[in-house]
Amino acid sequence: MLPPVGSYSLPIVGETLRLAAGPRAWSEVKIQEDTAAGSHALRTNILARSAVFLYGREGLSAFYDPLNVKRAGALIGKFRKLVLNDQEAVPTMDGPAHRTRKAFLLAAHTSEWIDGYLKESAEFQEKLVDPIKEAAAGAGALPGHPEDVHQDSGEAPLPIDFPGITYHAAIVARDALFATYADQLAKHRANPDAFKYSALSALLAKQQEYELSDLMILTELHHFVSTSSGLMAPVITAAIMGLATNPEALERARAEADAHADLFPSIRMDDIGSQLAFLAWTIKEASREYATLPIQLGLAARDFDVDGYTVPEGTFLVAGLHATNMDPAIWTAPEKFDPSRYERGEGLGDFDHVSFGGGDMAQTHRCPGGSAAASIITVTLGRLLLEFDFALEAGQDQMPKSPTPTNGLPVKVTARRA
Ligand code: HEM
Repeated sequence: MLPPVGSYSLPIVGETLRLAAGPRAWSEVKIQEDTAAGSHALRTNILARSAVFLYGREGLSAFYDPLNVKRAGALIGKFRKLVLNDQEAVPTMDGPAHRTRKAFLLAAHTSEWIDGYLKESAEFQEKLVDPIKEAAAGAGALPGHPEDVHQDSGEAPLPIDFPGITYHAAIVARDALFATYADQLAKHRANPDAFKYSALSALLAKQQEYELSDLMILTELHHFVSTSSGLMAPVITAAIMGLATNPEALERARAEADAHADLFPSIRMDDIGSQLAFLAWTIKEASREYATLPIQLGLAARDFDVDGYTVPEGTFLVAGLHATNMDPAIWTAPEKFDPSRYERGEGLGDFDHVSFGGGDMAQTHRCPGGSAAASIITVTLGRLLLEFDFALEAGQDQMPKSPTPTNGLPVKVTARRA
């Protein structure tokens, strides 16, 4: 339940921020520290300022109006440096520059490319089955997330690139990744046919038309790589946790995967909608309940009204994606993991299920990788269900709030066949 007055607890990568909310959904908030342990880049940055917290259908439709809200200047320094290589990239752009770059991304991610990518993912998944079987036989549970960097109490709260701290290690890793991308770029140019469906080939296919430099292409690729590892993996683990808490849904998801087992090696995006609807709803539900990107930040580009209240130009804004995903005004029993809610037609509005952002994809910052991501994750989940059984660990009565708990998923994994 989101209290109209009081505080709203926001789960962020395993910890909790408390938003002390005022009498209205839009009301001015200060974000307060809820846990003593560790420093957190986001918390540090938000703590310094007061913000207007916008959530729910009204709040988010105001936030996603590009005339109301701009992104330039609102993002935290670490995100800019690590995920965007300190370059101009689509999440930080506004106005016509944003629309052109967005059009480039949407043009690059064709359904033909997604189908090709799915096929290559299927081959990759095939190779993963045996190592997971071995891990499951040995440990009985999926390996956990590596030590959460945010809980590293030695980390400097500000983005200072100083040897020995986590942030420095991340910068070194980013640079190593860019060196790999540059190498890949040369290989793609030398032999394009060998990389027909890679993410880089999708971007390169549209490079000339949109007149983008190699650095811009590699920056967008880097964002893709970061979102793939940082956002897609937790949605899969969240789906596993959700299914482990709802045996009926688990049974239905498994039956669907079994019934269409022959599709998996060369599945196409269209097959997912027509044949794997329940698995797709499971993924949608996992990304609703365990929002991997629970908030977005912005700055009011002009004075605008929400619910009769004027948000003044320049106000720092926090959009509550997770709060909207859990808003009882939109969802029945929002705390329940229930994939069949979509079968009943729940949450179909543009600002209802906002794990990928809201509004018109071409005009707003709504995620252009949503269909690709959801398709890849749906197929991965189906493939896992064909091979493995998932059950809550004995004695586990409450699921963790984070889909990447530091001590691993409290889920027992067993192979369905040798
Ligand atoms: C489960 C996986 C993913 C989730 C939950 C996710 C979620 C999001 C969210 C919430 C936004 C921001 C919306 C906003 O700024 O208000 C976003 C933006 C974006 N995402 Fe994703 N995303 C995922 C996967 C991907 C993938 C695989 C790609 C690459 C193909 C991608 C590319 C982008 C880009 C380029 C933007 C910026 C769009 C813009 O600013 O206009 N995302 N994503």
